[in-house]
Formats: sequence, structure tokens, C-alpha cells
Amino acid sequence: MSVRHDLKADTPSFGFDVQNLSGHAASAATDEVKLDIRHVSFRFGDKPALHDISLPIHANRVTALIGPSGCGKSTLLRVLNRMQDLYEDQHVEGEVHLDGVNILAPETDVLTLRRRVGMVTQKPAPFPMSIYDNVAIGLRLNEELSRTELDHRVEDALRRAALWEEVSDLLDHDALSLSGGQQQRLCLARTMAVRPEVILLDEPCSALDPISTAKVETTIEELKPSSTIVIVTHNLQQAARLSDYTAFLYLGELIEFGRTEHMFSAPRDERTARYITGKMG
Ligand SMILES: Nc1ncnc2c1ncn2[C@@H]1O[C@H](COP(=O)(O)OP(=O)(O)OP(=O)(O)O)[C@@H](O)[C@H]1O
Repeated sequence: MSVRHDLKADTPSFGFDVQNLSGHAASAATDEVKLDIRHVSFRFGDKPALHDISLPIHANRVTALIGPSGCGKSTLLRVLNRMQDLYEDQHVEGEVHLDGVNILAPETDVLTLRRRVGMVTQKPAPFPMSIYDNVAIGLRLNEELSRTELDHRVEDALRRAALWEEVSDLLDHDALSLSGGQQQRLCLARTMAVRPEVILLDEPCSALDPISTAKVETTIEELKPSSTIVIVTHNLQQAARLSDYTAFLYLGELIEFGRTEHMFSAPRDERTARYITGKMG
């Protein structure tokens, strides 16, 4: 199915001010494409989950994937660092070009890919080791750092994930002793520590209180000059606040993609309008 560009919808009411969206780049025309998703379809066994999805992910911008539960947001995100390789019954078709090279090609080195494209999954899964080691592990594998440099990078990642103040005296404690929200921020710190070119975030604030959410959103803004970010969120205000581009998925199809301020102020497809005004859930 093709993405709708033609339908004129009445400007809907969102309960927040779409005129005051911040952090958006001036012109889409100048935005370089980091990841080019081309005709991607996906199935779990015989069950289709994504149908012929094509969209660009622009470099140094935040792209939000939104849509009702089960529409395929997490599945699309997982394709971008080939998580499906871990499961025999998960099948993908199409191409995803990272800086012009198809990462779904069989010859792709998946470990290298996952260093370049880091992911924070929906359910936090810290490693059964200390808080410090959870953040340091990727750095130790990928870079030769002195102990002082390592300490600095671990602290920096924990600060950016809004966790440092809670764990600075507990760095040698078991990561699994942290609360769900703390584990979520630890996994964010672990991914950010290695400074991937692309960061995939699957509902990174779902277990966070408003203050931690605000700090994580500030961090995402700060990451933009060095990283390209794709975020799955059910929080439409967060999508509107944070993202430069938004993709609306419905029943495994891409219904609409465009600049966030355009999509939230003048959605082209009636289904997008219904979703973002809370009439479809
Ligand atoms: N491991 C799996 N095996 C079979 N079907 C799956 C599996 N994971 C997801 N699905 C199905 O694929 C479809 C897309 O799921 P996905 O998790 O990508 O949706 P989502 O939009 O991220 O949902 P949510 O917002 O609830 O997290 C759904 O119909 C879901 O039931």
C-alpha cells in the first residue's frame, strides 16, 4: 500500500500546542539520509507483521515511530539492527541501507552493525554483573581505554541516562538489584556509552517518572549532533516534543511519514488524524 499524501484532514485538536514544538531542523531538503528502509516486509512464521515499508531515517535527527499497539513499531526497529537473526522463524524481505550499504545482505558483519546501530529494548535486560560493568562492557570490548578514561566514560553515560546521582555510590552493586526504571536507564547508559552512530530506543521512558523522562529527553536532544535516533513511543506529546520526523504505522503498514510538525498539525491521512487525536487507540 502506498503512503497517503493527498487527503486533506481538518486540523485536529491535540491538547497541546503544536506551534511550540522545539528542536526541529529548518529544512528536510538538507537532511542527509542515514538509513534508507526500502520495501521491508516481515513475518513471524506465517504471520505477517510488516508490509512493504519504505521510509528514510535522516542523519542527526530524531524519528518517532508511532501507532496503536501491535502495529509493528518494535518489529521495524528490531530489523534495523537485525535482531531477527537470533530467531529461526522470523523472516524479513527488502533492503535497509546504512550509509548506502544494504545491512540486510547476508555478508553483513552483524557484530559490526550492532556497534554502529545500538538498541535499547522495550524490556530492560541488564547483564547479571555490576552496574559499572554493565556500562563498561562494551567500552572494554571496543576501545582501549585507561582506567581513568573508562571511569569517565561510565560516569558520563550514567549522567546522560539520568542515573548517576542514584547509583554513584553503588557502582559495584548487582545491576539486577535496581528498580525497573533504573534498569531501563542503565540499559540506555550501556548503549550510549559506546557512542553508536544510530541509536534505536523502544519506549525508553515507559517506566520513568516525569523528572527522569525530562532528563532522558534532554539527553536525546543532546545526542543529535553525533547520532541518529529512532524512537518508538506511545506518548504522542513526547513524539511531538522530541522528534523531527514521525512515521505512523497501522496494522503493519506505513500510513504516513513526514515532518513531525506537519503530521501533528495537518495529518494527510484520516487514520493518522484519528490516532493523534485519541479517537483510535
Ligand atoms: N515473537 C513474536 N511471535 C509472533 N508474533 C509476534 C512476535 N512479536 C510480535 N508479534 C506480532 O507482530 C505484530 C507487531 O508487533 P510489535 O511488537 O512490532 O508491535 P508494536 O507496534 O511495537 O506494539 P506495542 O506498541 O504493543 O509494543 C503484532 O501483531 C504482534 O502480536
